[in-house]
Amino acid sequence: MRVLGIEGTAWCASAAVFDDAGGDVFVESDAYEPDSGGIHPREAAEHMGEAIPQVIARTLARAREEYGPDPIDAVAFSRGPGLGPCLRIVGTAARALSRTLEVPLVGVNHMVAHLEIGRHLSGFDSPVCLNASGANAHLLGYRDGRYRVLGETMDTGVGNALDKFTRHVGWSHPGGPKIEAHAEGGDYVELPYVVKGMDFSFSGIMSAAKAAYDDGVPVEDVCNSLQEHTFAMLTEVAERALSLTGTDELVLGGGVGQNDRLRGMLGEMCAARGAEFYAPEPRFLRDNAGMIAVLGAKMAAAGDVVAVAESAIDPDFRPDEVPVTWRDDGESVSRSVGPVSGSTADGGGTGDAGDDADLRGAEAVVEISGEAVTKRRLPKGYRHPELDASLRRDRTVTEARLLADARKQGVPTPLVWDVDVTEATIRMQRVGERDLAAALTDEHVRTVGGYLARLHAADVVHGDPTTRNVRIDGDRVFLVDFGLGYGSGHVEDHAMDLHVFEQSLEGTAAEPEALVAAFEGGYAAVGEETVLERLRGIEGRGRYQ
Ligand SMILES: C[C@@H](O)[C@H](NC(=O)OP(=O)(O)OC[C@H]1O[C@@H](n2cnc3c(N)ncnc32)[C@H](O)[C@@H]1O)C(=O)O
Ligand SMILES: [Fe+2]
Repeated sequence: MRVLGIEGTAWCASAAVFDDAGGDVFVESDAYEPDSGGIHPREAAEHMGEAIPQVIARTLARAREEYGPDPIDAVAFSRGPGLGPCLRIVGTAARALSRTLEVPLVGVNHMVAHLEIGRHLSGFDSPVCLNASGANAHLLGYRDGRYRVLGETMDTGVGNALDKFTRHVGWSHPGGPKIEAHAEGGDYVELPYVVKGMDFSFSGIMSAAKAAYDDGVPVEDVCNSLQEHTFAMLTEVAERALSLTGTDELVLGGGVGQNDRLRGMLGEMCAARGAEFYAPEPRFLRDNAGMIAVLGAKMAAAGDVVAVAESAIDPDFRPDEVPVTWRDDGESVSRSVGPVSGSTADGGGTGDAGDDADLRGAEAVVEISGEAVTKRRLPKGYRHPELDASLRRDRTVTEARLLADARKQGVPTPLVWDVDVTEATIRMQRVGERDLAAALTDEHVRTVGGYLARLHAADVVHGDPTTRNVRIDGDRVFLVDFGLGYGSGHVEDHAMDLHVFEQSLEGTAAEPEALVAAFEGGYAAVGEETVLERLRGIEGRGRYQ
């Protein structure tokens, strides 16, 4: 089958033909380049209106040359996400073309296309995908008929964040390549680093970068440090996703994936854990219609076509809304992970009851020996040495402090016996006989609810309250693994703790309803009603449905 794909979500007007028999794909693109500043939606749409008919005409002409007078079996187009005015032009062109050629129409999600092109070219079965593009940044993993968002940016996409800095400096769009060029030879300066579970945020780092530049820090240093921080964040969450899903394949997608430093970090992280890493060549990373044609062909082969009357564009189209018709369920990544952030970032916490053991997670190695547990945060070769040292040091100190703070609030935690800050090591008491996952009762989860409420009342967020990070000893309940914890009095952060716990109940118990009710009852008895209300709001947001 041969599919003509059309892309035009924002800056790139592009058409391509993919022949699934031979595997050939050729692409014609015409980029919008603003004279100054960022993307202006009206100008981008004007460019799209002029360029789309031309790239389609060139592509069709070439297809006729190569394959004869009737070369196309289906037309696929980017339905979203993207800029509404651009998407409408592409949608109209695609509908007209499918009518003229009398072939079916396929509506493609642009983010899923960024992912599938890497899976297609790598030949990997069921990779985790890091999408690092302009307006988005997420980690996706296939499970039970959908791409699940395992983690994502809490504010802007990674490329847009970089572009905001370059706009501030007066450089034109796209900013990413200019940052990469200037980063060379720059020195490291400290900037904010924000990772919560498998979610991350770029807003603080961007404000800090602008302020540093305004204060006279050389622009090379700011560019270098922007790369070191944002890409280390993406690499850390990618590693966590690999660890949690048990997957040993990672693919990269999106325009920022063209950056050598990001690719280098991801490659080094994967090599260190024995995972395979694949990044498509740059022309398939940045926006291009080749990826739309390739996914369009898989969808068309599965009969996943759309009637013209139902082919409306969707500027907010999320990847987890797409029913994945072209894969079978047997390819699912681990079921133990829900569409949540968090969940045992350390890869097993203090582990199951039983024999002495070593557990190696994404971040730390945990050694159990008799009554003692030693947890050591490992150096990460992909990170800048200064960033690496400060993260390991700060997290070790935070974890030891929060364990003690929690106990002061009446929440049982392991006693900390020894903290070695330079070695990023904590020696602590071994608690509990088993994980909560192995002892799920209404009473235990009610207790957890009460404990989280006590923590929140003291402005402590656990950050990763899963059934594996709660230990049980008879009637006694202990919270462990505060490595992702932090201080916050924000309702949203408190509600997120509850959400992570409930998702983990749903991932662990066959019939979680009574447990969820008991947990919320325990929380309500001690904590704030507003947090439970916010929890309902979080559940209503796209990614959790
Ligand atoms: C919705 C859709 O329109 C959007 N696509 C998009 O933003 O174009 P994409 O080609 O995936 O990514 C463009 C981004 O990629 C950045 N970029 C390009 N080359 C780069 C480089 N060498 N280093 C860092 N960033 C780079 C640009 O600065 C820009 O922010 C998306 O996928 O989010
Ligand atoms: Fe994109």
